[in-house]
Amino acid sequence: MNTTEHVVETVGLVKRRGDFTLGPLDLRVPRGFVTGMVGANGSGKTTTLRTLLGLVRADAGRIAMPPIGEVGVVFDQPFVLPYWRVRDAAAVYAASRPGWDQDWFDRLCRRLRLGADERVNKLSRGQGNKLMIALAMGNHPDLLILDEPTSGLDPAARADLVDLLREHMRRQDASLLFSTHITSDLEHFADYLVFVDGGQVVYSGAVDELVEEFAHIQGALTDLTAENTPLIRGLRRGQHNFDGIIRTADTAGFGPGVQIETPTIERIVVHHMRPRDEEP
Ligand SMILES: Nc1ncnc2c1ncn2[C@@H]1O[C@H](COP(=O)(O)OP(=O)(O)OP(=O)(O)O)[C@@H](O)[C@H]1O
Repeated sequence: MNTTEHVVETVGLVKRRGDFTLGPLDLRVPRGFVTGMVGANGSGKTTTLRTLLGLVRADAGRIAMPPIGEVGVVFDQPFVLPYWRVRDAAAVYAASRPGWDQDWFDRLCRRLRLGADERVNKLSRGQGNKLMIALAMGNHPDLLILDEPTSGLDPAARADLVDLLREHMRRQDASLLFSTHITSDLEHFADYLVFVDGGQVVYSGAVDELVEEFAHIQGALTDLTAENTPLIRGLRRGQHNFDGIIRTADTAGFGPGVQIETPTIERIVVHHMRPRDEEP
């Protein structure tokens, strides 16, 4: 059993891609937990994951990760050939991944209703995603890294996938790092969240703490003052009302007329990413 607290740790990680610069990133992914990475399109999620895995070379910084054989990876392009059957894909993975557990993989396939003889190019997108994740899980890797595993899946397929990932997490010390645009995937599933914006980590911490740290605020425009308006992130003004996100610690800056509630992760992320409304 590995006793280090973090399964992935970077110090001063930098990757430049054209005009875009990722980092410097000091990223820590807790061992034994589910960490979700969110951020707007182009914020640097895929670049982070690819750089961690050495698929693109970092320009600066240090990365501590499990050995590559202990990392299961799924990106949006499948690493299988279209004419393979499910069993051929499994044979190729089995040959290249130490610790391959064929019984476990067969069990996963049964749960996912994937037949060993099915051709990979005949699978639907959802089934294809599930196959890739089952393959990535087939040797019980210490760490699974998944880039947008649920994108393009219907709610039932997403729920199946989340079940599958929970199964993986039952193993002691198993860790999961995944990126997503579907913030509802984070609620009740992710333990930690990394929020990336413009190539920087703007928040990293426990989901529960994030929800406690911020509050959703709604009120009448007349509740806004020159002092309290700058405290609101992602302020949206309607004709009479406003809403946005504030730090819980800033609640006292608002009068009794406003409504303050525990936010969903979705709300925090959406408001955080939304540019401030112009003054009317
Ligand atoms: N091969 C490349 N060459 C040059 N620039 C690139 C390359 N790949 C990505 N970029 C740039 O790096 C930035 C970050 O892209 P990245 O794919 O990491 O974002 P992302 O957060 O994963 O976005 P999305 O949510 O849309 O998948 C973007 O501005 C993109 O244009």
